[in-house]
Amino acid sequence: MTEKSEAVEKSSNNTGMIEEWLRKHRLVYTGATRHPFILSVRDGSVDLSSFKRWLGQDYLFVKACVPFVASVLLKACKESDDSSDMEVILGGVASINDEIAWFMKEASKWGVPLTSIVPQKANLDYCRFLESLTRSDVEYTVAITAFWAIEAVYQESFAHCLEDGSKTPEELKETCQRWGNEGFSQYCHCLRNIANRCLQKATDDVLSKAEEVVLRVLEHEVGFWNMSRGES
Ligand SMILES: Cc1ncc(CN)c(N)n1
Repeated sequence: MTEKSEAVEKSSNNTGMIEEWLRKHRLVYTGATRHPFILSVRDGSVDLSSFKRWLGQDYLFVKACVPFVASVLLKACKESDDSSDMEVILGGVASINDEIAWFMKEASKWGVPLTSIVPQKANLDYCRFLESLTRSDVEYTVAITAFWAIEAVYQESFAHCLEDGSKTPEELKETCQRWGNEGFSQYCHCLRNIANRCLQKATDDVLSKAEEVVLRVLEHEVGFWNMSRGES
């Protein structure tokens, strides 16, 4: 049995490759979505200088996401066999646009001067990785899977800070709502469905590239949280 048919067989019963990989790489995924930075927001012990560092760096990151998301949209136009993908990805463009506006508003609230922020290494590394995914030889399946992983880490992380029992400080709840709300969760679900559909039809070669890309995204997300805590 090939790697692909084995995976497709395992992922019957309404689950896809993404669920299969989440099981296989559970520890790595948990490392990204339950990072000490997020746990410190959730238990209220977060250091505000870390939070402000994260805010400024993420503003730069989100701006760097724009060409990446545009490239996913372009690949969908050229390669997708389902026209509804476009709507979901356009929703992603709108979401990135809202994020940029939100970061500007939030930075002024917290006194973070956005014009003088210097991107740190982990941020530059992540942005460089995103840029590599914009190349035309990167398949739509690989790019949309990466896009799902990037958005899902924030959704799962911040939703955790809003669950029952969390002690997230009142002034940080709006931040958690940005990515932890039901609408963002639905949007991530749509991205996951698109990725699963594409992965189901992918060759073994594309499947292994997409799996590798998910792992790289998770690593970069951990690096980003570490940087926010001043650990890099
Ligand atoms: C590092 C990072 N990853 C994901 C997201 C959610 N768009 C974000 N704003 N920043």
